[in-house]
Amino acid sequence: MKSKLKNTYRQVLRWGNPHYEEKLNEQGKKTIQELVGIPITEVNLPTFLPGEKEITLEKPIGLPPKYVLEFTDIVGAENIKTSDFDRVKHSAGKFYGELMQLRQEQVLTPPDLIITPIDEAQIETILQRCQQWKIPVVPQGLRSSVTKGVGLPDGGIALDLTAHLNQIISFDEVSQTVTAQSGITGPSLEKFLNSKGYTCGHFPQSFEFSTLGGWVAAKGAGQCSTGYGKIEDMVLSLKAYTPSGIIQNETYPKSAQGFDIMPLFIGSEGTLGVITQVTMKVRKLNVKNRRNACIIFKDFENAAAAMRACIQGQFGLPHLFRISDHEETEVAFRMKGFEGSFSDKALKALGYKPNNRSLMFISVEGDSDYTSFVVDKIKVTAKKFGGRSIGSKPTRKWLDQRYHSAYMREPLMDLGLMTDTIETAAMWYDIEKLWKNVRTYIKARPNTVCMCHISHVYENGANLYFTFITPTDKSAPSEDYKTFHSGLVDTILANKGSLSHHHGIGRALAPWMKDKLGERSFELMKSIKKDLDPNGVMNPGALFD
Ligand SMILES: Cc1cc2nc3c(=O)[nH]c(=O)nc-3n(C[C@H](O)[C@H](O)[C@H](O)COP(=O)(O)OP(=O)(O)OC[C@H]3O[C@@H](n4cnc5c(N)ncnc54)[C@H](O)[C@@H]3O)c2cc1C
Repeated sequence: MKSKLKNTYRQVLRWGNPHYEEKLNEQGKKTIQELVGIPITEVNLPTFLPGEKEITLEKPIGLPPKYVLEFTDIVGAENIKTSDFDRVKHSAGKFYGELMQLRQEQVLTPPDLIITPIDEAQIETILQRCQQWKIPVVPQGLRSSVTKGVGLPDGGIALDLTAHLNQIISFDEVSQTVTAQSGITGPSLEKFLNSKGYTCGHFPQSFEFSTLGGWVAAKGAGQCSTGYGKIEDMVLSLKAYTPSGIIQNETYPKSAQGFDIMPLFIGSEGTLGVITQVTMKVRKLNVKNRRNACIIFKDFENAAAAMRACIQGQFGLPHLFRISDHEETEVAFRMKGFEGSFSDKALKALGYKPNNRSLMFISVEGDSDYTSFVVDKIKVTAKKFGGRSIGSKPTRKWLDQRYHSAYMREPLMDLGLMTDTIETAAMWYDIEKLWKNVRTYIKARPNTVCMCHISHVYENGANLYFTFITPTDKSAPSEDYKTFHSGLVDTILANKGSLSHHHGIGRALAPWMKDKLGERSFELMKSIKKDLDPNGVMNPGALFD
């Protein structure tokens, strides 16, 4: 659905590349219709409006004019935005509840000002003023947060770090590190590193539209995290401005200088200060050595057991290592029109039955001897669990389209379908039960698709990532989501899952933090915040309810 108007809610809510759109083709519509079990016409609008209206805000800027003038003096008028469109654009991330609100063309709490500081000195002054005048301030990357991490419930300042603070600062090829400003986007960082023969190794699905600062602040994980590590495994040092002063650590591979302060900022979600620079490890880019494989299993339980055997096998790590459960495999097969093909018939004949079979995707990077060795070992291990290699093409295709499925949310929401994801970490011991019980909870909704994959894998456990598509209660879509989401989080916690593995907490999961972490730990976290941000102006409401 293309908007003819400029500056619409649709432009704010839509994901990613403004020139790229995923549409549900006939095959896709047929599949969704079969999967949700009711004709698409029945779940159709007007559940969600498309958000095609031009944005006009009822709510005027709440900050007193003298403050606006002060901020203008600090950064210059060219670095302050106040248009209705910009205020709505910076009011939300990509949390499902925010998308629904944007579709309803309601933005109740926009920021007052959007400031794009040009350097660290300006950030320092802005934070001092915010502290002094008790004005909420939210550091923002590209606002891809899916946990309501970037909104401003009480107005205030959206501090956009992407406009100017987006440069490479230094590259140390001897030590294999890069230092960059936090507002740099994934593609800019990776382009620079590729030109030197290196890669950052961090590829979240939002890679093209998220920033280094956002990755660190939300404690993210990329699609190749099994080999390259999660963001906290990559960061060696950082610099952050807090209302109480600057925190910066020196760069060492490891050190023993008392307990570390730097990790406090990884996962701080803008609540402690503004991360301005990050030094991270980089790895050699060895595209030609990359080896891909795809293996099919008779069921998800065997795929998970094989995955665990591989990761605990001590023979090396794949970079991409991912298994899809039976429903995710089925949806992928149907969407791609694989069902009924010659290969499909052959697989069925071999006992890899629809609605049971489960796919594993593998990609290994590094020295060519290493990549061949690891892939071969995975294949041998998988065989013990009934896994059958089906070539490298499905994985190559998966890698080619690795950022595309994010665009499917809009056409599905256009059909009135609640479409969201939730993810958690668990120990291997608990994973199967967690998967089954969360599925049971989700599938208790009639006509619901529930897909799951494991894609961040460790010796001791893994991340479970659920995607669900379900018709929503048209009479009360917000309430319906809220109740369902809350029960979903409770189910995960009751089955020994973490609150999050890589999306972070934001405001969406903050209400569970105290119980989950325990009162003493939670109070300690709050006292650290109180020290760095005495007046509680940094991203209020995120992390701490
Ligand atoms: C389609 C889609 C796919 C996604 N896939 C993944 C995935 O595969 N892996 C993953 O980890 N996440 C994923 N995410 C979530 C999101 O992209 C990540 O959390 C990402 O790291 C956020 O980066 P950002 O630049 O957009 O940050 P924002 O969304 O702008 O901010 C996120 C949080 O970090 C804070 N913050 C941002 N920059 C700074 C800074 N410089 N200093 C201090 N605080 C700061 C903000 O205040 C906020 O609390 C996905 C999101 C979407 C919409």
